[in-house]
Amino acid sequence: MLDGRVKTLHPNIHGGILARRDQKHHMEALNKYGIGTFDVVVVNLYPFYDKVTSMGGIAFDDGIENIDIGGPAMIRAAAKNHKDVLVVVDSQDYPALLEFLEGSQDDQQFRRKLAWKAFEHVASYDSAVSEWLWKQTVGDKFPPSLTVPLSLKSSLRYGENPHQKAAFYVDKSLSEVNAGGIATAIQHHGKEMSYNNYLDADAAWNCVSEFRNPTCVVVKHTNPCGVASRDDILEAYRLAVKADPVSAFGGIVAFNIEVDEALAKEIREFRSPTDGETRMFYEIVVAPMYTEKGLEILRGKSKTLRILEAEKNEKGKLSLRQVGGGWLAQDSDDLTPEDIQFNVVSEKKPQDNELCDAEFAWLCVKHVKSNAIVIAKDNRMLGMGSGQPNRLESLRIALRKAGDEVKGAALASDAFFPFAWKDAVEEACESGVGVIAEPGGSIRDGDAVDCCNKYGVSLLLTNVRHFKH
Ligand SMILES: NC(=O)c1ncn([C@@H]2O[C@H](COP(=O)(O)O)[C@@H](O)[C@H]2O)c1NC=O
Repeated sequence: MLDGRVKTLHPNIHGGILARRDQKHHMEALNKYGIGTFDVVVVNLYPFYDKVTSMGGIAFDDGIENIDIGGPAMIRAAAKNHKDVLVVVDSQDYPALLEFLEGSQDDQQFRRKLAWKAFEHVASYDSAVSEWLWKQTVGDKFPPSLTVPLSLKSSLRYGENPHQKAAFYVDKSLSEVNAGGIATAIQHHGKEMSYNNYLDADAAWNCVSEFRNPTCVVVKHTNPCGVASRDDILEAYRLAVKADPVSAFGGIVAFNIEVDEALAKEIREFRSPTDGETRMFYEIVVAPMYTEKGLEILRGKSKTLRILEAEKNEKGKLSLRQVGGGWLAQDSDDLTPEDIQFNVVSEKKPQDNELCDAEFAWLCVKHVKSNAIVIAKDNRMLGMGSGQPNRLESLRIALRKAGDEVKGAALASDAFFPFAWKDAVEEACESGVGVIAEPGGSIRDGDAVDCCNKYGVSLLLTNVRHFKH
């Protein structure tokens, strides 16, 4: 009845599923109303998920009609009464079901596992419905409660360290459909991805995806330690490795353009700039695509090299992160240089090329763990300092890595400089940087301006901080 809205929602069905066979009065009630029993319930739910994520979307009323009600009700009833009723929601379980039915032994563990899967399936289904409805109504990013459906992609050999067990789950939320990212990357070759590999590949892919020109990013322990953009991607690759060859060894190399034969050969053959002999070793290469030949050559580099093909991350996503007893949610940091004003507050105005360098350094520093300093020139990173508990230390590390090349380069800081004189700003100026880009906002911003004026350095304030913890 009701155009098919009520088909199975009937005591003849639910009585036959829910009746406890070992309870005399249950069986008497079935007899009284002429209801038979069901031993097996197999349900394919309306494909709500596929419908609402289909190309072109779906009208609200169609979405509503695609919410299965009777199916989940039967699944829940059968799962509750799994002691007497087998419940199957996944066609992959049909062979096991048939084997069980053909056997002579009952197995409560098998029944319980099916019941677990049934409730998990319905919970996942309902989370898609609720996510969809929230978007159709209130729609903001932070609903009063949130259920995130996760699906096991693979168990991992170990976690951050070998004594920690680990697994990787893919987010099945509607918002993740066609949203790109490392979780859905195709692995063409290599050893299985480790826990740390996922973190590093994610960092590398997020960073390289930000650049418009052909770019190579080298990441080690989630920090970009080499970045370069060039029309010639081979040169970009060499320069990115050269920024910090010691760190690049065993790192992740990411490109924002196709890896072809020439690039693959370069990756395979390139010798460490530190000794000119040792072939560079990488854990992962990640790119948006590969030519057949490029893939073949990279496969030949080593058996273990993981080769990932990833799709660009969608912007505007919710970022979730775990702390003890809870999850922090925030917008992903999607700002681009176009969204930022680089306001000149010094007497010296930057040249066009210095402004480009500052934008490049700013884009890099956004992806470096705080406290973060990046020194860059001519579309390449010269040095970076990351993760130090004070900005001065990060600056000193970045300066040391940049060496003599610092002269006339751009320096970007992820947050304001709390002190200028005899501190980070003055040390940066003394080193010979040409331009400094930082958010500003310190009570001593005036000191930073005076200091830059004294040394003839351009100071750009962006008003936007890019902490990365
Ligand atoms: N002993 C070490 O310092 C060390 N051992 C492994 N790594 C790095 O750790 C990452 C891989 O981690 P895993 O072994 O958990 O898959 C790679 O980036 C690898 O280069 C290390 N870190 C290098 O900087």
